[in-house]
Amino acid sequence: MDTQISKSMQFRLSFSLYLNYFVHGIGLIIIAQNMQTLAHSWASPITTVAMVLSGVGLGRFPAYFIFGILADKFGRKLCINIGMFLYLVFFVGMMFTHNIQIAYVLAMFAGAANSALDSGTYTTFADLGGKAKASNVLIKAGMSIGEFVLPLFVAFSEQNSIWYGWSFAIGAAALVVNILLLIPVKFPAMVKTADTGAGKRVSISKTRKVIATVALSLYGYTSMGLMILFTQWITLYATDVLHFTNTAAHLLMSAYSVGSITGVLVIFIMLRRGVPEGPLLIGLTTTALVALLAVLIVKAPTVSMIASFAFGLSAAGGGMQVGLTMFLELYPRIKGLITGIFMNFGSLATFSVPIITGALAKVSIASALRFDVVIAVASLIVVVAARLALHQERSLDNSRKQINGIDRDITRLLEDRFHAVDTIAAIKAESGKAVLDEGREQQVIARVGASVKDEQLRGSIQHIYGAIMAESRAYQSDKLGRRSETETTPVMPDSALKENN
Ligand SMILES: O=C(O)C(=O)C[C@]1(C(=O)O)C=C[C@@H](O)C=C1
Repeated sequence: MDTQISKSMQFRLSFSLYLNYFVHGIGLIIIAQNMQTLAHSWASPITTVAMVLSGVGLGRFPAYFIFGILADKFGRKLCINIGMFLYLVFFVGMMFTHNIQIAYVLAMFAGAANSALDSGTYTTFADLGGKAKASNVLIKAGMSIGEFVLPLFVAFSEQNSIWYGWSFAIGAAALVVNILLLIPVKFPAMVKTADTGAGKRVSISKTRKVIATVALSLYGYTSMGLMILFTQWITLYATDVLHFTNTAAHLLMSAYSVGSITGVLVIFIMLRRGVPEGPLLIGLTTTALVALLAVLIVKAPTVSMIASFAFGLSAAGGGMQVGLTMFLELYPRIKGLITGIFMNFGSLATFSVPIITGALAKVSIASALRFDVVIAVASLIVVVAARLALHQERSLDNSRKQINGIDRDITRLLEDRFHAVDTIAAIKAESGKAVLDEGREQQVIARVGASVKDEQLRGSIQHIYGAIMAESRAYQSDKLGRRSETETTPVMPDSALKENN
C-alpha cells in the first residue's frame, strides 16, 4: 500500500496515536477515581461531582460533526493536535480548579478532545491502509492500559497522602511529550476514494433492516452506558457498600481494566476464528450481566475481583466496536455517517448516565450501580434483536438472494466501465489507433490479480477480466464500425497469470 510515508515514520505516527489513547484511558476514569477528593476540593457533595461527568457527553456530542468535517477538510493532524490541546487544558485545569462550574466546562473539553482524537485517528489508520481490526484493537489496548495504571497510582497516592493533582499531571505530562513527538511526524495522504462497499454483504428485507438499525443504534447507547456506569461507581460502591479499603477499591478498577485488555485479545482471536458477531455480542453481554449481578449480590472481595475482571473482559473488551462493525456492514456506502450516529448514541450515554446515576446515588450508591443491571438487560435485548433481524438461515434461497444483490452491483459497475470505454473509443477513432492494446490488457490483468485478496480466486477473476476486455474490444469496434478488426476471444495473457500466482 502506497502511503507516501516511510515505515519508520509510520511507526512513530502509530506510537503517538496509541499514546494518545493511553491518555484518553486515564481521562475516562480520572474524575470517578478521585471523586471523594474532588468533592472535598470543590466543596460539593459526591452526587454533584458525579454530574460533572455528564459534561464529557455534552462536549462529545456536537464535536463529532465539527471534527469529522475538519478532519476531511484540513487534515487529520489538525484534529489530533486540537484533541491533544483540549485534553491538556482539561488535565491542567482540573489540577487547580476549585470551582465546579469550571470543572463542568473542563469536562466538556475532555469530551470534545475525545471526538477530535477519534475523528483524526480512525481516519489516519484508514489512510494508512492498515488492518482496521488490528489498529482498533491497539487503540482499545492503549485505553485499557491507561485505565489500568491510573487506579494503581491513585491508590498509591491516597495511601501516601500525595496530592490528587499529580494523577492529573500524569495525563498532562504524557500529552506534552506526545505533542512534541508528533510535531515532526508526517501523516499519510488522505484517501478519499468512494466507498465501494467492500466487506460482508447483507441482503435482508426492509423491516429487518429497520429493526437492525434501531437495535444497533441503541447498542451504541447501551454498550457505552454499561461500561462507563461501572467505571464511575464501582470504586465508591466498594468503599461505601462493600466496606473495602481504598486500595482494594481501586484494585477493582484495575481488575476491570486487565479484564478489558484480555477481552480485546479474546474478541480479536474469536473474530479471526470466524465466530459470528451476533452470537459473540450476545455471549459478551450475558457475561457482563452475570458479572454485574455477582458484584451486586455476592459482596465477597474475591468474587468482586473476579467479577470486575469478567465485567471488564465482556463489557469493555471491544464489544462496542464489534457492534459498530455490524452496523457498518449494513450500510457500507455511508460509513462516516453511520459511525457518527453510533458514536453520538454513545455520547448520549456519556451525558445521561452520570445525571441519572447522580440522582440515584442520592438514594444510595448501590442503587446507582444497580442501574447498570437495567442497562445490561436493555443491551441484551438489543443485541438479540439485532441478531434475529440480521440472521439468515443457510439456504439456497438466501444465498441466491445474496447473489442477486451482488449481481445488481456488478451490472451497474460494468455499465460504468463500458461507458468509460466510450471516451477511449472516440480518442482511438480520432487518432486512428488500433482498438487492441495488448500491453494495457496485460497491465489490467496484473493489477486486478494483485488486488484479489483470496488467492484461490485470483485466476478466476483474472479470466473474467480477460473476457470483459474482449467484450470491451468488440463493443469499441462495433461503435467505430471496425468489427472485422477485432478478435472477440480474450487475450488472456497466461504470462500475467503466472506472474501473479
Ligand atoms: O485502455 C484501452 O486502450 C482500451 O481500449 C480499454 C481496454 C479495456 O477494456 O480495459 C479495452 C481494449 C484494450 O485492448 C485495452 C483495454
